[in-house]
Amino acid sequence: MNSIVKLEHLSHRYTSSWAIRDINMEISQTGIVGLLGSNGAGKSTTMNILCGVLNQTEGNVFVNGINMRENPELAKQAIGFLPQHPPLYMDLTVDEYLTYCAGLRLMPKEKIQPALKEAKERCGIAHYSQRLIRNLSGGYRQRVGIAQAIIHRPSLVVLDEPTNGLDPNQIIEVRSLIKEIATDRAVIFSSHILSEIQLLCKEIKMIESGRIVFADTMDAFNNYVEPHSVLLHMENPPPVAAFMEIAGVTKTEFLTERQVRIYFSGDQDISERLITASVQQGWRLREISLDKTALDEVFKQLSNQSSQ
Ligand SMILES: Nc1ncnc2c1ncn2[C@@H]1O[C@H](COP(=O)(O)OP(=O)(O)OP(=O)(O)O)[C@@H](O)[C@H]1O
Repeated sequence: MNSIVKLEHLSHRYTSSWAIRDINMEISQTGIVGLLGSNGAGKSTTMNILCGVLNQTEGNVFVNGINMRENPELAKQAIGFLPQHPPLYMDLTVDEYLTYCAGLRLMPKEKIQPALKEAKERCGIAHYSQRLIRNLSGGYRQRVGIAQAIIHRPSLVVLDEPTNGLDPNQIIEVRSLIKEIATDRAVIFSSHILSEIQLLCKEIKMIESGRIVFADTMDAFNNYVEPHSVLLHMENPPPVAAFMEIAGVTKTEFLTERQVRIYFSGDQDISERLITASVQQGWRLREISLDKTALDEVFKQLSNQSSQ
């Protein structure tokens, strides 16, 4: 399958220190790919290089097989970009601004009007065509930002933290717009919020300290962070052997006399089986809770793995 975008050994150094090191990535399908990383991890640097607004120190970017450095004009025609700080002109109307952006994308004059109409309709801003951008709410400004990113019908759209600074309702609206525009193109979406990436993306690339520390499907990531242990507090705990007889239990660890951590593999019905056993065998269970791996812990584990 031909790749829509391919990053090869991408590294970038601002003055003395490296912001990203040896980033490799390939996207060949439509849908949303999440770029997850904490503040300063290297998301914006990667996206800016990918979109040709920053020149990498090392490595290559290919968009639809075109090398961004060798042929930036052609490569950029296939990319739409909404940077972290959307480049909106407050004193233009929505129509004026989007027409200007279409011109910047070197669209032929006769194609601009139909493209403008389509982008506005998809982004739900047609009724604000004549409104000055400064008079739009944050959510609508973001929609205009997304409209400028899709106006030239690119096969890849890159959105750098597009929900940052929006209120909860606006976040929901912008997320559903992003889902909609990803139905017929590839979208790279960055965020430092795991739940947002989990909600939207089918694939996840996790970046930490400038390096990709995890790259797989969302399902694989969820398996990784899903709880694999459960904490029990009992008045009358049985010996270890009794826990080990329960299907799925792989290890039992007494934390105190009455508190036990049970490790399990496979399905999530373990709680139900433990409760049933407790009732049948009189353990006098007081509390049961899934022992979720904290995201910080996951970041740490993954970062350590990648540096080994
Ligand atoms: N223009 C610059 N000059 C020097 N260092 C920079 C510059 N831009 C970014 N950096 C540094 O490069 C590293 C990566 O920054 P980058 O903005 O790519 O991260 P990020 O994941 O997008 O973070 P955020 O979500 O905070 O924007 C950080 O350590 C940052 O301080």
